Amino acid sequence: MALQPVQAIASFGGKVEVFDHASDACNSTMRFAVYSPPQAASGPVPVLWYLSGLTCTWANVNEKSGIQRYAAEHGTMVVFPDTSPRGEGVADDEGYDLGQGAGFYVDATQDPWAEHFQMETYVTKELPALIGERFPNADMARQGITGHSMGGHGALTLHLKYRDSYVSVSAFSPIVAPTQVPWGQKAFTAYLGSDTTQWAKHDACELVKQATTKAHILIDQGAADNFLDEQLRPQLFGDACAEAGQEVSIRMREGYDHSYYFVSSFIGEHMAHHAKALKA
Ligand SMILES: N[C@@H](CCC(=O)N[C@@H](CSC=O)C(=O)NCC(=O)O)C(=O)O
Repeated sequence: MALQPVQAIASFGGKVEVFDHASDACNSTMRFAVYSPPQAASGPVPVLWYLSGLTCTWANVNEKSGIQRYAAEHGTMVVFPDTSPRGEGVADDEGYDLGQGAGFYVDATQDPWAEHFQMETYVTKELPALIGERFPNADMARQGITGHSMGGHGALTLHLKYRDSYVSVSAFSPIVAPTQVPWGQKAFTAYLGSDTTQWAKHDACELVKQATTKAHILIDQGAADNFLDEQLRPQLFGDACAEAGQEVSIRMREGYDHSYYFVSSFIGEHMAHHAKALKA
């Protein structure tokens, strides 16, 4: 299906392009953005997926994090999917943590969500195929994945489930144990139903115990994050990695909160982490 250009914005010698398209997976129109670094004009470049958090679109990280500067420096293309399907006719909830803007990167099996909320298939299959077609210099053999909060959960779980697709992984303040915290329990009950054996397939702590990854997992977490104790609980992932023998760095950052002031402070280090792993 053809991509409809929405916007193109010059940035650090490259450009951010925003597209709409009819998604087969989500059975709706989806919007995403791609940052092409200047190097993409003359040859293949690696591709980093940035998965955003609750309430976000492609725009939050593009406008607030300064990611383009580092993507241009390292010659990394970055893809920014939306966090859910949207629009009239797409199910929603009055809470900010379920429905539109809160897809949790899973394929819903329950009504009324299953008709459109197929974010795992969208992000791991449909959108990569479109990127490979539309951007000939996107080197799809060199992909990494990162994200913030709900998007950090997406990055960790999709890497652990599709480790052949994503060579490198990192996360900012991720939800590491959605089966054990209110955000995840609410979303998984709605999208996946009450059978918690289905939930475990989308929980980074459970997945890493089933199989480790060769990638070095990098996590940054603000120590002054108001969601830290109730929703994020990074030590659960530290413990799961220790039990599994998985290499991980969980860096607690004193004084930092959950916002994009935090993400923008460390985005350069995450871009360097991915560039090192993804270099040709
Ligand atoms: N509105 C909510 C909080 C929503 C929020 O903090 N969203 C974060 C991601 S949280 C986990 O996925 C975010 O990235 N917001 C966008 C931004 O630009 O900051 C509340 O009232 O608590």
